[in-house]
Amino acid sequence: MGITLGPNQYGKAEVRLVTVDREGPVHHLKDLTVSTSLRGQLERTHLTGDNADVVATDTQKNTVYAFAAGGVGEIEDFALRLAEHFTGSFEHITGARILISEHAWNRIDVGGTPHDHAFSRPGGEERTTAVTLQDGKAWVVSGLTGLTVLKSTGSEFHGFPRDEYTTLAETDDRILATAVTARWRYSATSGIDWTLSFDEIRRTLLETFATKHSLSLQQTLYAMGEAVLEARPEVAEIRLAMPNKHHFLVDLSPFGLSNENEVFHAADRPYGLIEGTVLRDDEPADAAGLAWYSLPEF
Ligand SMILES: O=c1[nH]c(=O)c2[nH]c(=O)[nH]c2[nH]1
Repeated sequence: MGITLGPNQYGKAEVRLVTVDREGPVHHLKDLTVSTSLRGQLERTHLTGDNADVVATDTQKNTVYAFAAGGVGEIEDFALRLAEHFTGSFEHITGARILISEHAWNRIDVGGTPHDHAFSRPGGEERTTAVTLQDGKAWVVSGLTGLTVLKSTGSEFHGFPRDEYTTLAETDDRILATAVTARWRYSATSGIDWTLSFDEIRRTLLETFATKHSLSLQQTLYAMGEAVLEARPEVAEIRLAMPNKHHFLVDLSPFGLSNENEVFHAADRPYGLIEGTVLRDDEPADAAGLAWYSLPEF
């Protein structure tokens, strides 16, 4: 009975690539998930562990980032460039399959004008409410989840303490991205146009994220909550949970390329998780927390 190696391919799956075209004040984003698979004469590694024909998947990932340095263009062209590179550069690699999905971003509208460098991701968002009625008292806590936003400049993070475990570089220009979960407690349960209130709170959250120059996600969180309380008297309290969806600058210097805040690795996890409440100090607090008890996120 003979045993033989059948069809096979290998590569790096789901390379998360974000590029920012910052040539002018109006930034253009590309947000891609790229998977590479190479095919060819790969018997040696499978049968004996001799890797002389194996273009490391790490090299494939680096190639994706390096090729993005000059701009990605259309995903079809980018995929063709990569496929031609792998098959053209390595004798034993005779085929390549490149899969790319492009994730859409829309510009955030600020006062009816599309913002230069603040974006929101369409879809995935939910409007929520949690009504609690107990001992004759009622509370309405409404909110939203999955409001994914990104700004490609206007965000800094520095001045944090450094100890022997600190490696994070200080930055005065980074990508700031998050998926907002917001829950707000209304001060009344009647006489409120719920949809109008929701729409205005959502607009205020988006506009504040876009326009507030950020020194930390915590500062942005507070500014967003404060803006809602300033604009909407019917809201007594707002709680925000905002994951810091890290976008790490890719070091392209090993490939002789510079990276002027243009090519990023969009990390999945771990992520920072910033949570906070913004309150009115003259509003009777929901001291027992009955309105909030066992809500997701808080
Ligand atoms: O806005 C931020 N807040 C943090 O607390 C933090 N921590 C970190 O590593 N990066 C950031 N960014």
